[in-house]
Parts: sequence; structure tokens; C-alpha cells
Amino acid sequence: MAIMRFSYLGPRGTFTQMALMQISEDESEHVPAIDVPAALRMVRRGETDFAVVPIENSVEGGVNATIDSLSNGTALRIVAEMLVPITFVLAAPAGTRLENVKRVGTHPHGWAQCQNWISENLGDVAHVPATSTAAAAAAMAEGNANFDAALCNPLSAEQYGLTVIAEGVADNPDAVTRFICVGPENIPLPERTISDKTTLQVQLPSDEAGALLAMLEQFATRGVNLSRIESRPVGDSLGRYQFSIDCEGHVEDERIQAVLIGLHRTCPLVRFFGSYPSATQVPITLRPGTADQDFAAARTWVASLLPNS
Ligand SMILES: O=C(O)C(=O)Cc1ccccc1
Repeated sequence: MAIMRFSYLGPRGTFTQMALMQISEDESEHVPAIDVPAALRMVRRGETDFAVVPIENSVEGGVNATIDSLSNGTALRIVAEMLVPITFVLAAPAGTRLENVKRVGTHPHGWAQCQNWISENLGDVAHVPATSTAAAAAAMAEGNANFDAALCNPLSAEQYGLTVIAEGVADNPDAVTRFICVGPENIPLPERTISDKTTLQVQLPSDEAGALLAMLEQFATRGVNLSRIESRPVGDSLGRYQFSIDCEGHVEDERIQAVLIGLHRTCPLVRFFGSYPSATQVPITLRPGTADQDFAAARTWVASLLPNS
């Protein structure tokens, strides 16, 4: 089989690479990118086959960089999702004392997920933003960091030869980040499983009272549960928002097709970003009347009412 190339939010040792390891353990296939748009750009240009990027974390919610660069560029397809439990350490050159840490380098999401721990344990310290947690660790190891410790995962502390000066750094020990694997638009659709997700981008008709409610009703009437919904600015004028949505089900499910038909009829823009197996594979409980056979039976009945049936 041809070698698969995966771009990811790098450098080596990011949480994103930990997610990538779940689907490809061979590091020779991993191509680090400076940020999420760059990782996706490599797929759009055909330089890599897939990109792995964070989309949602249990503390901060949606990752805007990912949602926006999916929404505002040429079409891509999500083919898989991965969950990574997030555990941080503070890593620094040997001999660094915790009480001397005044500036912490990390990715903004890392900072957001540890703010309370940091202020309780270190008092007033400044955040120095880095392009990723591992980029902070790498800068620290190279000796050109303008901070005293990197907030990163244990793997990158080890990879970059830093000393762990605090472990279990987290506001919420159960924090999880969800990552997606994204391929080009023409990639085959992943097969249906007992539990799938579908990701969409939807714009609403402008200046219409109740447009958001009407859009949500397309899902509600077919018993389709949403697992994430984010409003993001369209970007052309103030007050214009679009929605990034994950819902439970696969585009091969009749109820999802009915939602898509409803959205397409009533919304000025609907983009499909793929259907893929949910990471947990917890079976979806269907509301009565929303299974494939219910739709098929209803269609047969309607057809029987027509004159030439
Ligand atoms: O910076 C990283 O290591 C990433 O992969 C992004 C990130 C940062 C913090 C929490 C989850 C993901």
C-alpha cells in the first residue's frame, strides 16, 4: 500500500501527534505543520493525504482555527475522530525551581485548561503564547525561550529532554480533546457503523425571525441529536453568523438525508464535511419512527396514493 502522509499541528510531541498515533504509528509518515490552517492547506494542495487537527475540547469548546479554516476554504472531508485525554506537566531546564517560574509558555488552549491550577499554585504568572505545547517545550530545550517553563504533555517534556517540575497540572483532571482526521473531498465515505457523526456548515436566511429555530427543527423533527453547535462569524459584515454542527448519524441514514434535504431547501448555504465513526461507538438510540425502514415504509405508502401506482 502507498505510504500515507499525515500533516498535523507540530512539532513532534503535540497532543495532536498523540491523536495521530492512534491511526498511524509510523512517524516517517508524520509531517509537522506550524498551525491548523497550514496542516489543512497541505491536504488542499495534495502535499499530504490527511491532516489531523484539534476540533473541540471539553473545557474550551470548539477550536475556532479548525472550524474557520474548514468553513472558509475549498471542500475537505472528515474521515475519523480521535479522543485524547489531556494531562499537562510543567517542564523546564534541570535546576529550575517552581517558585521561580514567572512566565509560562504554551498553546492558548493549554493555558485555558490550566489557568486555575496555575494561579492557585504559582500565583501571578504571565502566559507566553506558543504555536503548540510542544513548540514551547522545543523552544525551552533550544535555550531561546522567553519564558521559564513550558506547559506541555509528559511525552514532549521527555522528547525535548526537559525536567518535569510539576505533574498533574489541570483544572479538570478529566479534560479530553477531540481531534479529526481530514482528507480531500473525493475520499471514499467511511462505512456506516452503530454510531456515526456528521459534520455540517450551515448559513441561515438573513433577517428572518425564527430562522435559527427553523433550522434546528430540521434536526429535531427527525430525532437527530446534535453533539456540537458553534456560531462563527461569516466574516463579510457585522451580525452575519454561520453554524458549525456535528450531529449523530451517517449520511446513509434516511433521517440524516431528510435533515440535509430540509436544510438545503431552506438555508442559503449547507456544506457537508463528512460522516465518520464516533470515537466512543456508543450505539445511537433512535426515536420511534426515525429508522430507515420507517422512512421507506412511509415513502411506499405515499407512492401508493399516486394515480399510476
Ligand atoms: O499544542 C498542542 O499540543 C496541541 O496539539 C493543541 C492542543 C493544546 C492544548 C490542548 C489540546 C490540544
